[in-house]
Amino acid sequence: MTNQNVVVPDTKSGISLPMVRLSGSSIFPATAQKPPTAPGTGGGGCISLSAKKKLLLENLEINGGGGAAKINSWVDSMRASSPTHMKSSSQSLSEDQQLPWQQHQQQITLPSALDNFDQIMEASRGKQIVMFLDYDGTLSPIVDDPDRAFMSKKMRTTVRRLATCFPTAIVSGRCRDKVYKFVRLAELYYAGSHGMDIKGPEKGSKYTKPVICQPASEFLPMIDEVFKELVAKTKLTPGAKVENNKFCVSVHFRCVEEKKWSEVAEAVKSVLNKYPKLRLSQGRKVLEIRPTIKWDKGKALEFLLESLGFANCTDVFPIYIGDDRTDEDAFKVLKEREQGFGILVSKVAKDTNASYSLQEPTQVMDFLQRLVDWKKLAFQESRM
Ligand SMILES: O=P(O)(O)OC[C@H]1O[C@H](O[C@H]2O[C@H](CO)[C@@H](O)[C@H](O)[C@H]2O)[C@H](O)[C@@H](O)[C@@H]1O
Repeated sequence: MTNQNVVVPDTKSGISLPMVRLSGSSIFPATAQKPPTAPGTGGGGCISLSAKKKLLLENLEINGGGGAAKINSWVDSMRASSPTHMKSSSQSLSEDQQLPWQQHQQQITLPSALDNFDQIMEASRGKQIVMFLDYDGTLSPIVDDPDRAFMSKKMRTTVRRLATCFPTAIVSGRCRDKVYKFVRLAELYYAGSHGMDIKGPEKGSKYTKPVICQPASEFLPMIDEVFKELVAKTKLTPGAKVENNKFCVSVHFRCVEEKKWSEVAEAVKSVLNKYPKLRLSQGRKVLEIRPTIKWDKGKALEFLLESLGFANCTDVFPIYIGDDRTDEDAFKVLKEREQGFGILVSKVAKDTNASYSLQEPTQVMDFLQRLVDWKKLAFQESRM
């Protein structure tokens, strides 16, 4: 499927909600293809989405109410997107002093993808592995300045080797051109703007096909307008940074003093009120404004699998590695397809649809290198 230009409006959902873990629920270590169901949790060890939404709407009032209460709940949600902050602040408070999301958080860790490498490879036996890699926090460490989130030379070499072994795509919230400037590997697929801007490799290889998909192209002028408005609205908030990601806009608050987070929330909320066709999602110390179309990193993954000819195949094994809430859409798709698995990059436990974890980008690099070595060995053995 090439040269697609699909727009699917979603007027119902306004906002992507932060996740809260119920005390007593747990994430069970998943087998590579099909994680076991946790008793009393509606499958996969997590509470059902509708129950989650209800809980969050009660706790956070994101879609209802207004004024100061609403902004406070936004700020709570911004805190919740910062696990290190969460740990230090909630640990020093007694249970009754904690906010609801602090009380409900549970520290449960997924099995390590490195420790379980052989098990993962066993599950992929006889199938075509396809690699999907998030950028920030996965291939490059998180830094204060988004313009300086460089990946190491060693990581680039590893990703280059990986792409000679398996079809490989970068799936990022950043605009495609920018993420390409960081990665600089022409042989990969790139899905920028949270999957809303997909392009196939410029440099051909046995795994690549030309492909292009921009399902939110009609939103370009609106996003430009919103970018300018947000720059103007946040210019007096020290540390706030607005990034134009072409089909979405990121408002960073990593370098904003916490007491000024409400100013950032106010600015974003006022813009969202004006543009009902845009919605909010959240990443790591960043609020992201994007079109209300039914398209996300999960849809991008499905589109790319289809483009590669694996639409209805049972012998494909996609591996998606990411660190962010927006990567959950892709983890969920893999879980639902019962194909391959998601790997969450995180040092702290999170509510997730991933099956394994890696702690940081250096571990991601080790995992990718092991995949390359495994593939080479398998190739040598097949020739003996
Ligand atoms: O999907 P990704 O590739 O992970 O992109 C998500 C966002 O990543 C960037 O922001 C994050 O990384 C920055 C650099 O380390 C950090 O300063 C920021 O706090 C993080 O949120 C990027 O700048 C955003 O535009 C992406 O949406």
